[in-house]
Amino acid sequence: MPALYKQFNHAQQQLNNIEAVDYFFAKEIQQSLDKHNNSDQQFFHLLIALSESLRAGHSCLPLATIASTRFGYSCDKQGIVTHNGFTFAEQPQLVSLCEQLFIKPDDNHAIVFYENNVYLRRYYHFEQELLTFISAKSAQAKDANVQIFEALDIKNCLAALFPAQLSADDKDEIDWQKVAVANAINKKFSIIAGGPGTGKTYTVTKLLAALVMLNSSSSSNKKLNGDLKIALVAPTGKAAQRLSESVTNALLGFTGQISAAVLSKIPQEAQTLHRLLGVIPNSVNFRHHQDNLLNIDVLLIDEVSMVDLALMVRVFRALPSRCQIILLGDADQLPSVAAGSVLNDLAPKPHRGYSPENQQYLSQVSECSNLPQWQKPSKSSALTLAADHVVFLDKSRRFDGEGGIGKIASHVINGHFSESWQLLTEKPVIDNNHQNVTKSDNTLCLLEGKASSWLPAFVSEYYAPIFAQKTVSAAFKQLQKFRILCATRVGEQGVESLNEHVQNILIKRGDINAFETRYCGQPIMINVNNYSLGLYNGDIGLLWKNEAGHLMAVFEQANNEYKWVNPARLPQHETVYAMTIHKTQGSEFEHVVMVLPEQTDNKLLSRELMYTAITRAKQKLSIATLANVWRQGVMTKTTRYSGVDLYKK
Ligand SMILES: Nc1ncnc2c1ncn2[C@@H]1O[C@H](COP(=O)(O)OP(=O)(O)OP(=O)(O)O)[C@@H](O)[C@H]1O
Repeated sequence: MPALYKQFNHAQQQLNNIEAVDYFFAKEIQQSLDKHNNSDQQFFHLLIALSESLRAGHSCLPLATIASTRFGYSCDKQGIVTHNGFTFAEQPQLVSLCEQLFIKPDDNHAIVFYENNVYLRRYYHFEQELLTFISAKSAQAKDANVQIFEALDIKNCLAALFPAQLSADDKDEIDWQKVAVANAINKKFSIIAGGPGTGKTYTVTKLLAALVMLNSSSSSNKKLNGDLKIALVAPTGKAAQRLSESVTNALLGFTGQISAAVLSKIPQEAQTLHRLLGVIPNSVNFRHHQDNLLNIDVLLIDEVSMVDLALMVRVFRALPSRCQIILLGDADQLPSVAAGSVLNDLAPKPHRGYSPENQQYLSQVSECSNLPQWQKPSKSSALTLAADHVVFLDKSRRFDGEGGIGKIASHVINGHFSESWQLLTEKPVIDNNHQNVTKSDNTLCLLEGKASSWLPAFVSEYYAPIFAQKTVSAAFKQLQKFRILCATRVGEQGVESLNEHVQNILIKRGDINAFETRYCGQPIMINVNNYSLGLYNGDIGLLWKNEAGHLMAVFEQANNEYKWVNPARLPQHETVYAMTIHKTQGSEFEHVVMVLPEQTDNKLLSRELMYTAITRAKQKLSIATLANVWRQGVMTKTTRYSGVDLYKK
């Protein structure tokens, strides 16, 4: 141990913002590797940096990101140094130190050094399992014995599901939804990625219809015995509920176009990943794993950006080899809360094109020509062929191309500060009659000034009517119309302060009583998983009176059913007029108010955070922010380090 850091407070004096957990992690690991005589200061600081990066959601620490950097250095506003920090050696020195001290992948130590990345062993293994799985699936796609259906059957099926475009304008455009179905249909593993409203659910419902049709078509010699067992899942209860609704809507839309017999075989009810795998109370393990496989033929996982590395590997372990896996998601959204960035890793942008074999297959069955071809076919390997498994959808069907929400989302995620700020601050224009003041786009609005100047109007329009509803279903409908989304929990612009503010306005209006901590119509959010009650972190409910007049906590379930729970039994929860953007993934509201902090040095602020909040809004988006904070957010890109680099291998 360096004399400097005999105790945590010594480290605090030297390193800005060091957390106790990082210091003790480094100390523990260093002691466990003591036989290597690791009193090296570079080594100790590397362990602190590794712990910090795991907490930030990276699955590893690439040496390139810390070599020659000054770690934990800071100075105050006058430029006086407050923390000297620690300077890491140059990369070649760090590499040779790690090679000497750190442990090869097949040793049994807590830390692994592999391909210039430092890992905690469990994440190294998760990554390797993920890569092995993808390699095996990519190899399967090339194996004629594993290929699922005959090309001619697929072509006929696609022709039935995607009737020819009549419009001359569209003739030369690639129908990526059709390509996505064509691509996924003959593979055991595929990804359909795209922003909100690009038709992922619409497309995947056609894909499921195609699978059902092909599986029951008499000419297919690769069909399964009996009906396909299809499972629809999402990472959270809310996302599962939305997936169920979207699939149900898509099926309704296909009535008349696709036979009722086929549509009836597509399930409409989605479940959470945890429920699919079978939670064991008080255990990190699931009932389904490599020795107790799931009995399913097709697994569709929606909102994959929210799934962390460990959970994704656990899902893959529990799948029988016959199972076809389809992942849906938007890689531009915030990555998972726990470590990993699976969707971003497996579907990196831009797409590098398809292998010649896949391109030929896709052109043949989808009749779409000019599909992009893999640029370096000579270097192709099982992993580089992973690009064959990915299709990006980028045409939004929900926001028309000219709409403000779609435009600002695109500017923000692409780091365009001026364009996005201009859209947001666009001044109203006087129309031709010089009478009406209009804005060319009224879906976007900048909220200026303190919350006290704009919040009361929103509370009157959206939250107060909850208390006037006659039924719990009407109250849920009202609640779903609007939400305040904050970047932070604390501070004036945080969730806690805004929730209090809304309640004070409701008290002032006479909608609720100042002395009641629980009241009918109160929206609540669960903050922990409670498996016995079937309530999960992020689930949103309402307090409402049952027929006997008792106040209960009510949660929406599938098929318009409700779960009624005695409030005394509720796990940890909070009032939810305002919620963090992180917790809102997988949900949508007609009108969203996004509230950003007033300080630019907030570590949470990033374009992915803002994009996630923006894309929760279906019809209207109001934003409370300052220009310098907006600029800081748009210019900050979230990067998750991982060792999965499909195009490098
Ligand atoms: N090719 C199409 N033709 C007509 N309507 C379409 C088409 N594709 C999608 N839509 C419609 O666009 C809307 C959005 O589609 P969908 O819900 O599938 O998008 P999504 O990408 O799953 O959205 P989200 O990410 O928000 O879940 C739906 O109303 C859907 O019916």
